[in-house]
Amino acid sequence: MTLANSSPKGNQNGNLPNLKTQSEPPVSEEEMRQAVRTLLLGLGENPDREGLKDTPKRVVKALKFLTSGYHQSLDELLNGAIFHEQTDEMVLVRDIDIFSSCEHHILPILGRAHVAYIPDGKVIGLSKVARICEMYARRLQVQERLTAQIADALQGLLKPKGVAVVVEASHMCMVMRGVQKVGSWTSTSAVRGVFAEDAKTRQEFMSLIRHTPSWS
Ligand SMILES: Nc1nc2c(ncn2[C@@H]2O[C@H](COP(=O)(O)OP(=O)(O)OP(=O)(O)O)[C@@H](O)[C@H]2O)c(=O)[nH]1
Ligand SMILES: [Zn+2]
Repeated sequence: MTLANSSPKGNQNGNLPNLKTQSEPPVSEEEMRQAVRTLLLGLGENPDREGLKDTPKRVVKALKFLTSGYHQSLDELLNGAIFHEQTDEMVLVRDIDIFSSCEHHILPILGRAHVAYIPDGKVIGLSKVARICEMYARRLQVQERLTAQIADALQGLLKPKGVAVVVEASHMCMVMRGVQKVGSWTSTSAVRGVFAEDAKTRQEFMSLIRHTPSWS
């Protein structure tokens, strides 16, 4: 199953087509490097000095890595790791590192995700929960959408009794620039199924993840 959008231009939810299926990237690597060079010139720098001469290449490589989630599919990352298991106890994977990029400033969003689900006949390989988080984090994001995409992916893959996701993150666009609130962090949640319907189940999840993030 692939959740990548089939529209060639992507959509307003930050989905892009799976570019693997396209023969030619829309912009060449060289054009991307030239754009970084132009940025450096605009900043008053000399892009030909020793320390910067390879910077356009490095920046393009880094940005491609940080957005490599556009080129992944759930099918590929799952590698078949969904297993039939008769259990209906909560599964929680906590403290999954999140390194994402905010779509407004292309600056880092750094934090943690906590992901729980209550199975209904199927469980997923635990590492795949973290891989799903990574796939959506390595895109240009807003935290709310990242949180919902993780929840919806698990809901779609496992059809569990419920899914709950909390993301706690600090936005460098709010720390290093703009309003400059160094200690601020944002918590977002997405609950599906029994976590949305039953306050007790939701509370159990919340009490399991309650902690002071060490990075705050
Ligand atoms: N809801 C939401 N907002 C975000 C996220 N990441 C960044 N933003 C916000 O996006 C907004 C963009 O506002 P603008 O006024 O267009 O941009 P700006 O002038 O750079 O804003 P300031 O950051 O206030 O200086 C800011 O308030 C950011 O804090 C996110 O993940 N979710
Ligand atoms: Zn931002």
